[in-house]
Amino acid sequence: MKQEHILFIGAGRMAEAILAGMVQTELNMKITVSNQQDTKRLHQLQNQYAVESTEDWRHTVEHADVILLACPPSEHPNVLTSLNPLLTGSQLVMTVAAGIGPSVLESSLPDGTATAWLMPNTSADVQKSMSIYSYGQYVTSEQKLIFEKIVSSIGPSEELSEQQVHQMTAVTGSAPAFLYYFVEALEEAAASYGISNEQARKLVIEMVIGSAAMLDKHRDPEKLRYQVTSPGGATAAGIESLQKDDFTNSLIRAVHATNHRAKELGSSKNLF
Ligand SMILES: NC(=O)C1=CN([C@@H]2O[C@H](COP(=O)(O)OP(=O)(O)OC[C@H]3O[C@@H](n4cnc5c(N)ncnc54)[C@H](OP(=O)(O)O)[C@@H]3O)[C@@H](O)[C@H]2O)C=CC1
Ligand SMILES: O=C(O)[C@@H]1CCC=N1
Repeated sequence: MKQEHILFIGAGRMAEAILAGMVQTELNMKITVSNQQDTKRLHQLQNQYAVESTEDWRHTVEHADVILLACPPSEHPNVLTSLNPLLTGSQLVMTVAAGIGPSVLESSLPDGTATAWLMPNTSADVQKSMSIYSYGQYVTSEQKLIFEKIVSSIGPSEELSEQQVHQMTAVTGSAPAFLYYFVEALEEAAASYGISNEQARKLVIEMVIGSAAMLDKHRDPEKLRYQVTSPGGATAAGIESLQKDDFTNSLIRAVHATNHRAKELGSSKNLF
């Protein structure tokens, strides 16, 4: 079987999480990582994940089947412009950038280029990224198979329209940060009672892991919440306090703010 070759352009936090997930599966895929200038970082990734690296991705483009852009949205115009004359016509160009869908890639690459947009999250590191994705119009069924092989190595996924990936970026890409923020706040509340920071961390993290396992098993957060909330009991007082502080709307506003910023970051008006 032919060994596919994937070239990462960008070797930061998201690229590393994807790499970490990918190398835990026997993918029979050659992986080359590259970035802008941080060669120390490239060597670290090369050693840690047994992948190849290049200090100039331009030399590797012609050998790659898949080119994965994992650089900031603001760098996409530069990278796509340099990529343009180097493409062979049979490659899949994909990005994980917030706000940059396949239609944006298609409009900056040669006619007929196969493109895809993947919105993963950092849980790719433990093969649990809930990823969403959308294909451009020129992706072949063979390229879809390769793409799906990559995506399934980092966790569950769902194909959506380009517009839906824009709308769900906050929910799957960014919301892990909301959850970690929740954990930090609860740790702070726990520590305010005088237990050690280590104890606070253990209590909160293990509680979250247990709750995530319950969600995984039962799939119904409202029912699970009712099981915890004894009528007239202690939890009800806590939930009421959250409701008084507009917890749900506060999260909805955070989702809107995230998506608005993502759209702004990837807007061709601002970038190209
Ligand atoms: N972090 C996350 O949870 C998620 C991030 N994303 C997306 O992933 C992308 C990267 O984010 P993240 O990993 O957090 O960012 P980082 O800042 O951690 O990494 C950015 C990487 O891009 C490289 N880079 C920058 N400019 C260029 C260039 N012109 N050519 C080649 N490489 C370049 C940097 O190289 P150097 O260090 O050498 O400058 C660095 O390796 C973004 O588009 C973001 O929207 C999507 C989903 C989740
Ligand atoms: O913060 C960001 O812009 C990226 C996109 C989704 C998660 N992180």
